[in-house]
Amino acid sequence: MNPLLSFDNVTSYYGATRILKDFSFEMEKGQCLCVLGRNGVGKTTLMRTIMGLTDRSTGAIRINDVEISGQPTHVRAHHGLGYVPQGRGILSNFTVRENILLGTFARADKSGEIPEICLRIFPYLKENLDRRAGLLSGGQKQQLAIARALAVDPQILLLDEPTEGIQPNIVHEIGEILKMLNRELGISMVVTEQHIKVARKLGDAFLMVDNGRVVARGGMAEMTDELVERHMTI
Ligand SMILES: Nc1ncnc2c1ncn2[C@@H]1O[C@H](COP(=O)(O)OP(=O)(O)OP(=O)(O)O)[C@@H](O)[C@H]1O
Repeated sequence: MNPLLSFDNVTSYYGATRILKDFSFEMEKGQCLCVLGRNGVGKTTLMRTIMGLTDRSTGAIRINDVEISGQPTHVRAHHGLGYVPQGRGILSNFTVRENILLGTFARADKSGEIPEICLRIFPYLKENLDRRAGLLSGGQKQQLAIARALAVDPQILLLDEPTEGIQPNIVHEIGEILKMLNRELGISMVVTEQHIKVARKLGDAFLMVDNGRVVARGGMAEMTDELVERHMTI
C-alpha cells in the first residue's frame, strides 16, 4: 500500500537557519503517528512544514503520492489537512460558531456548513455556538480547535501538543476523543505529544526527533523506555 503522507529528505528553514534536516518518514492511511522529542527539537516546525508555513523547504512532501511541497497552504488544506496548531489559534472575539466556520473556508468542496460531526462529538460547543470563544476554558478551546480542524473534512489531522496547558482530568478526555476519531472514524493523525502515557495509548506508530532529525521511528510497541530516556529526558 502506498503511504498516505511521506517526507523524502525534507529540509526546512526559518530564514537561513535549517530546522528540519534531511527529514524522511512515511505514514500509512488510518495511522496515528505520535511525534516525540524534547522542547525545541523541531516538532512544531514539522507541522508547519507539512502546512507550508515555514520560510522555505526542500525535498518532497507527498500526500497519496501527489507532491504538495511547493504548493501554498490553502491548496495543501484541500488535500485533506486539518491543522490544530500549538496554542490552538482560537479567535477570542469570534463566537464558537464563527471559529468553526473558519475551518469550512479551507474545504475543497467549498461547503460553508458546519459538519454534523463537529457538534456531535462536542456537546458543549453545540450548546454554546453563540458564546464568545474567549470565554471558554482551556479544554473547551481545545475542543473548539479540533472542531474547526474537523470542519475542513480532513483525511489527516495534524495536532500540535493537543493536551498542553489542559487540566490533567481533561487530558484523558481529549485523548479518548482523538482515539475515537482515529479508530472509529478512520481519520489519520500526526500528533506531537509531551505526555508519554497519552502517546502510548493513542499512537500506533512513533517518530522520535532530536535536533531537527529523525532519530528513531517504528510501531508504538517498539518505543522502548530506553529510547524515551535517551531522547526525551532533560
Ligand atoms: N519563527 C521562527 N523563526 C526562527 N526560528 C524559529 C521559529 N520557530 C521556531 N524556531 C526555532 O526552531 C527550532 C525548533 O522549534 P520548534 O518550535 O519546531 O520545536 P518544538 O520541538 O516544537 O518545541 P516545543 O516543544 O517547545 O514546542 C528552535 O530552535 C526554535 O528556536
